[in-house]
Amino acid sequence: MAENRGDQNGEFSFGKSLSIGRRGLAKIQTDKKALSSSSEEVCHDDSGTPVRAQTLDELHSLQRKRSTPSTPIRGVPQAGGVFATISEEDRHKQQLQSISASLASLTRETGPKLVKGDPERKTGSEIKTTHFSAPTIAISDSGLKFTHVLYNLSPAELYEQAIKYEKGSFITSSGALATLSGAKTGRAPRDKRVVKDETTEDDLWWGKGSPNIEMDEHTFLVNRERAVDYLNSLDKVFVNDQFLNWDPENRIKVRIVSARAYHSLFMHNMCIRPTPEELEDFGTPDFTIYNAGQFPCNRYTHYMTSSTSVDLNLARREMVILGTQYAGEMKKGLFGVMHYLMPKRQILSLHSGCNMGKDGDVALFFGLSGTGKTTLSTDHNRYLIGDDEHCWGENGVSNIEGGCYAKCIDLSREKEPDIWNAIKFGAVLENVVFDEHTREVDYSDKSVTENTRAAYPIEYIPNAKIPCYGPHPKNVILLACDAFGVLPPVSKLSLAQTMYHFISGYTALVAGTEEGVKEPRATFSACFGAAFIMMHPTKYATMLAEKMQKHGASGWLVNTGWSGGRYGSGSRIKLAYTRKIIDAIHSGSLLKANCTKTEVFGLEIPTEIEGVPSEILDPINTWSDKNAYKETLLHLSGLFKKNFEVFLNYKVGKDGNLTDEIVAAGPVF
Ligand SMILES: Nc1ncnc2c1ncn2[C@@H]1O[C@H](COP(=O)(O)OP(=O)(O)OP(=O)(O)O)[C@@H](O)[C@H]1O
Ligand SMILES: O=C([O-])CC(=O)C(=O)O
Ligand SMILES: [Ca+2]
Ligand SMILES: [Mn+2]
Repeated sequence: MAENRGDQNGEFSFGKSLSIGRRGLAKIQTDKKALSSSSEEVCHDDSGTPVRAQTLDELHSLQRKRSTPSTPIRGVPQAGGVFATISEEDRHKQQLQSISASLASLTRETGPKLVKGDPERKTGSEIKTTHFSAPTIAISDSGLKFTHVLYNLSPAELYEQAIKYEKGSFITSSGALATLSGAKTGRAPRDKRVVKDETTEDDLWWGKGSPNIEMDEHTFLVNRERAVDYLNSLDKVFVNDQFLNWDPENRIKVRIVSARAYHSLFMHNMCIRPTPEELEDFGTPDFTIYNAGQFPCNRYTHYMTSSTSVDLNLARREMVILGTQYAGEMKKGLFGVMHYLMPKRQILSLHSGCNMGKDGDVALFFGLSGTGKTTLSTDHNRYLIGDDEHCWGENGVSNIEGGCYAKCIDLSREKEPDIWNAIKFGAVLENVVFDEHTREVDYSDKSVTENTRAAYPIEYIPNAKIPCYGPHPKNVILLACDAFGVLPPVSKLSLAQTMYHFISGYTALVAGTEEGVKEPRATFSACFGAAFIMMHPTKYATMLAEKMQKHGASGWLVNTGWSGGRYGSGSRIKLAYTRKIIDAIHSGSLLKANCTKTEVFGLEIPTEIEGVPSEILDPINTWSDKNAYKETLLHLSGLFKKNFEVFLNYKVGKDGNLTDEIVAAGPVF
């Protein structure tokens, strides 16, 4: 505007009487007469058109303009719109009605009245109050109060909510929103409960080794009531209506009701974001999460062993979260749901990253947490389909999610530029430490937790493949971070070996931040995701074997962990080398490479890979103490063998024809 424009020297001037520049500060006139006479006679520098507003409120309301949808929304009467069926107001009503039904108590029918919009902004149309729950006698005060629904807010709006109302929310120097997830900085698998009823009793995997700890329907409803009451007691709740799965035929509609802008923005990033038109047609969700994470469960409730409870009810299509604010519970909770729904449709759900080369060659990256799914699927030379959760069906692979969830500990711009650059406005940064003044994040700081994370929409990665699906995979890469340092950096697997390692689901990390812990801890997690699978591992393994066979996919085992000795004496294999190995898998050159076979595990290891020192390819070369190597190798293979015992009696493959081969593909010693 006129008062503020730069002058020819690139300096700013504040009107004629107050200009700063080489002329120096002008005197401020206080003489009333002089002022009044000048206002009559002198033409001030106000050549710009005056502000249209009459009041400050009006001025502020001008600042925010209503965005128009990219295509006309059906139902909004257009000029001559024959298709206009319902008014916008009716549409809002229907939406509120649906959310009101979600938040209804199942035992009494007096919930709070639901209103749309921020309680702080009680202006104009937002005052409209419509109460939709069934008309019964109000028996509690909650029936007299209003709860505002903040429905599918944009990242900018969610930033404002977070910064205004949530302690520990800050904008970092790159524009990402830093948040704290509270006392829990990781998932709590021991607090997961699944309702056992007639259907799930037979369908799901129960008992030893299973992640599904049972609860009954009644206890679920007790926890549901607790969560819903908590949410209804608040002034406002966030509601996200979004999708899972980029395969249009198998898309699932999810609703997330939560109390924190952090949770809403996290899910905005992680689930698939509907267009305004899709949102208009959203209707009833297929699955609903009630996230009352700030509020604990009642430990005297049956089945509860702590004040945290994450409860899944497949029949009701609902999940309740109490006593943990870690947002990953929502992400992985929905993944569990997909692990139930998709195999029922003959679609395999996978805890894997996925990318595609320029020629359409697709690779899957399986692995437990922290083994490199996100890091290695985010590859500047390939299209990213997704970093963590996929479906493999009749037509190929599809990403379940709309965003990525990267580990940030020791993140560097040089080694992981695409992830680094994705941590910008809109991204959620969990539990990181930053400079109080500059707001630069220190990614090496583990003060809050070792599990620092960034959640960002997939389109923040420049070469994301959108829509996120692709053809059948050519390579299936199993990642293990072997802190024992005895698995080769890469080995080519037979189908039986692929199945053996897939069912085993091995990794060994070093216990995080505890001081003095030098011993790698082996983890076996069936299908590289035992915490999320709902049915017996052999169900998923059989499907994987069939699909790999049918589409001629090759299996690989890649150790992204230690080399040159176990944790303490060796070091983690350089990411640059792992990337070269992965390049050679993608290009097909590794398939043709000369190989030797290792002792005990019987793994085929290449003798040469471009860009990787040959001596590291066989781990025995990198250990100075060969006896220690053999000892460690035998120790690890013993752990594999022991872990596999529980699977010996299960049948894998058509008529169980693969079982013997798979068992034989394990370590021999
Ligand atoms: N050689 C290597 N290969 C892969 N990752 C490595 C390597 N060396 C170090 N890393 C680090 O290991 C971490 C791998 O984490 P990543 O986010 O990829 O895990 P993830 O498999 O996606 O796990 P989650 O399922 O928990 O998201 C990153 O922090 C990465 O920088
Ligand atoms: O779920 C989480 O918290 C992180 C993750 O991706 C995993 O553990 O596989
Ligand atoms: Ca990840
Ligand atoms: Mn994961």
